[in-house]
Amino acid sequence: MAVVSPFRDPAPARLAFAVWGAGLAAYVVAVTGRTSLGVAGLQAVDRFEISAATLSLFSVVQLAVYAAAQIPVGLLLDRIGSRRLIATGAMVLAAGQLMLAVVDTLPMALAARVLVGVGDATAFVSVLRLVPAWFPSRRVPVLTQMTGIVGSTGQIISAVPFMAVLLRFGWTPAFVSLAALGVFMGIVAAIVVRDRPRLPAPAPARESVQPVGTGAEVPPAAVPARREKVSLRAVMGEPGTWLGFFTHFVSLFPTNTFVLLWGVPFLTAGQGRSAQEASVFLTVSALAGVVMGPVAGELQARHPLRRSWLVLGAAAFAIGAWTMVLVPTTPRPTWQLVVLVLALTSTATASNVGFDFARTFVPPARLGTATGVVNVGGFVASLISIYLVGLVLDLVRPDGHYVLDDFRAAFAAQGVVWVIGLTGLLTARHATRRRMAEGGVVVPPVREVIARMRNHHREG
Ligand SMILES: N[C@@H](Cc1c[nH]cn1)C(=O)NCC(=O)O
Repeated sequence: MAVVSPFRDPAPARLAFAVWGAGLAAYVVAVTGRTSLGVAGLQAVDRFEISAATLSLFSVVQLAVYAAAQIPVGLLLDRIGSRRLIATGAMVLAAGQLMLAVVDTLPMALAARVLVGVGDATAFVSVLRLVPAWFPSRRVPVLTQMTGIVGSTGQIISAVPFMAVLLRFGWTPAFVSLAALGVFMGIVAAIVVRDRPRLPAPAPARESVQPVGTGAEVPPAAVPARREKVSLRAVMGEPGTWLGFFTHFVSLFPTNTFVLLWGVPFLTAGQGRSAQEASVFLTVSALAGVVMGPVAGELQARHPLRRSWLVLGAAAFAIGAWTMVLVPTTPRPTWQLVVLVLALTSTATASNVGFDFARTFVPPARLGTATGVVNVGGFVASLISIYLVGLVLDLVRPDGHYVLDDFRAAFAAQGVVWVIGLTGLLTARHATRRRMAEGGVVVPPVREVIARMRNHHREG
């Protein structure tokens, strides 16, 4: 039997990056589609003769469709693999954009947006599935972080070139271009993406998972060659799935609530900043992600038994930053708002740790489904949080002319989501550690680790 060194990467790196890159490009186009209506808001209000409040219905429908599609998409991913799902999803997304390009009634536009949401829902989880299949596990945390960060650049495509086409040529050509981009990326994905390397790799035992603890290089062998029907019950019965779910839940909503809907109104109407200044704050946040993502990925790879610290640390940072900004009754200085957006970037970064939990606690045959379940967490929490902030704003200022005090009350409502998320996270962490202990992996208490480090320092 051929022996494959655990320190050798059997998949040619160039091919691995080409496969990941093609999938990633499709995800970037999905994020462009997701954010395109946000930048075309004013034109949408004119075209469909709707109010700004009805416009926000598009965001809610889209988030809800995305979240609802995650589990079916995850099950499908385990059945048909990343290549077919990315290609099909890109075509569905393109069909939605084409429909949006030509319709002029609200119900048809919402139906088009449902298609965009379904297509979008396939991209991220499918690309994430390629990472452990093509790369050694030591590299997976950083590449998972990079997938999220590079995908976010789709927002820049909708804010700059898409916006330029919209302003120069109008609604239909702008959305037809997005549809064409979707078709193109679907074809590229079908040609370039492969679900797993063809090179020989030791077949993993059916129940084996990517290793936790050593950080050692292992050959990419995480996609079983034979696909079986995956039981959702088996995925849900794994405490590691819930650890991932609540990690994503508690970490993604602070960023989404701010970036997708309420951040710009808060910075302009609440903090008295101009729209240009608000977009600078959002750009600072996007750029900070480029630094935080790889650093977090490296820490995850080096200290796999301490990944929940990253999540709890980011949550503490965000809660602290919001407290600093919301307790005073006056607009905050620039440095405090910068600290706030950096804290929100740190939670978006921490949300990807949820996928790493799924990878290391759920067997490869069920990883697509588990990734879908984890992804539901962040989007359900985002829906709850976006709704709660809007609800409080409506209660305290029904006329819609919001001032700082209204935002102080509204953003404080996020506390409810934090309590639910942190309780779920700590409960799931406890259950996961118990399961690990049954398998012989004991996570030493922090006290013990500090004492050991002190002794080591003294002896050294
Ligand atoms: N965790 C995010 C991706 C992200 C954003 N910033 C850093 N990473 C996520 O789960 N995204 C899902 C999606 O479909 O975009």
